Amino acid sequence: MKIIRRKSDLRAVTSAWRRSGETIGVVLTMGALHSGHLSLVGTARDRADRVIVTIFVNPRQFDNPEDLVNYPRTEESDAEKLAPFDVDILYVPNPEEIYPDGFATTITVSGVSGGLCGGTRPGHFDGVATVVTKLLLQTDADFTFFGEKDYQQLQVVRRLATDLDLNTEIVACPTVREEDGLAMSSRNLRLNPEARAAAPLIRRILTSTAVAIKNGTPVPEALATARQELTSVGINDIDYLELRSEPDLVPLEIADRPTRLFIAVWLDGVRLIDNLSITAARFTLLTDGQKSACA
Ligand SMILES: Nc1ncnc2c1ncn2[C@@H]1O[C@H](COP(=O)(O)OP(=O)(O)OP(=O)(O)O)[C@@H](O)[C@H]1O
Ligand SMILES: CC(C)(CO)[C@@H](O)C(=O)[O-]
Ligand code: BAL
Repeated sequence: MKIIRRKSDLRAVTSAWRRSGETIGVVLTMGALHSGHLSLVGTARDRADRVIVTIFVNPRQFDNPEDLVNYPRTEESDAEKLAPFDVDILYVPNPEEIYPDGFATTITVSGVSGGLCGGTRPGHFDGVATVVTKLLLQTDADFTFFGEKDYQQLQVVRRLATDLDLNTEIVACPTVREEDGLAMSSRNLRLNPEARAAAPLIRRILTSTAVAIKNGTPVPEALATARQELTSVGINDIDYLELRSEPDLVPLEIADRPTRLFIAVWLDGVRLIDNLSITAARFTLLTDGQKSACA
C-alpha cells in the first residue's frame, strides 16, 4: 500500500490504471479506523480492481471547533489496520490539496440535508458535500462506499452524485455494531466507562420504539415513551428523535411510505447517532386525542 499526499501523484497512478481498463473503488474516511470502516474497505475490494482509502479530517464539516481539535488522528495504526485488505493507495492529502489558497466554492445540497444532523450541525453537510465532491474527482472513483450509520450523509451524497453527474456509483453498506448493539464510531473512543455502558440503550430503545410503531402505537406516543426511557437511563440531551420518509428524508406526512427512525444524543460530551428502517403496513400518525379533535 502506497501512501500518497499530493493529488498530482495520485493522478499519475489512477491514469495508468485507467489506461489498462481497471475500475477504482474508493472509501472516504476521517481516520481512526474501526471495523465499520474496514467492512467498507472489504466491500470495495470485492467490487473494484483497485482500492483507494482516503483519510482527511475535513475542518469545513465541523460545526464545533472543540470536536475538530479532539477528533482522533491515528494515521500509523490506521495504515496497519488496512494492511490485510490489499489496499492499493492510502490517500492522506495535505490540506492545501483540498483547500488551496483562495478556495471559494461551496456545494450545498438542499432538501435532504435539511433537519436531523443538518438542523443541529449548521454548515455540516455543505462541508461534507464539498469535500466528497473534491475527493471523488481527485480519486476518479467508479464506486464509493458509504455506511448506513451516517444515513442522512448517504442520501445527501446520492443526491449530489445524481445532480452533478459525478459518474460514481454510491454503494450503501450496513452499519457494523459492537456486540452490545452500539453502532461503531470513532467518537466511541471518547466515552467514559459510565457513558459507554449506557450507550447500547440507544439501539435498544430505537428497536422497541420501532416495534411499538409497527404494532400500531401512534407515532407521537411511541416517541414520547422513547424519550422517557432515554431520560430514565440518564440520556437527557437528545438532539433529535424523529421519523422521516425515504428517500428524501422529508418529515413523515404520508403514513404508508418506507420510513426510518433517526436519533442523535449527547453522552459525556460525545454526540452519537443511529437509525433504523421501519416497514409497517401503515403508521398511526395521530394519537386518539388528536383523532377525536379532527372528527
Ligand atoms: N459502524 C459503522 N458501520 C458502517 N459504516 C460506518 C460505521 N461507522 C462509520 N462508517 C462509515 O465510514 C465512513 C467514514 O466515516 P467516519 O470516518 O466519519 O467514521 P465514524 O466512525 O462515523 O466517525 P465519527 O465519529 O466521525 O462519526 C462513512 O461512510 C461512515 O458512514
Ligand atoms: C464522508 C466523509 C469522509 C467526508 O469528510 C465524512 O463525512 C465521514 O467520515 O463520514
Ligand atoms: N461520520 C460523519 C462525519 C462527522 O461526524 O463529521
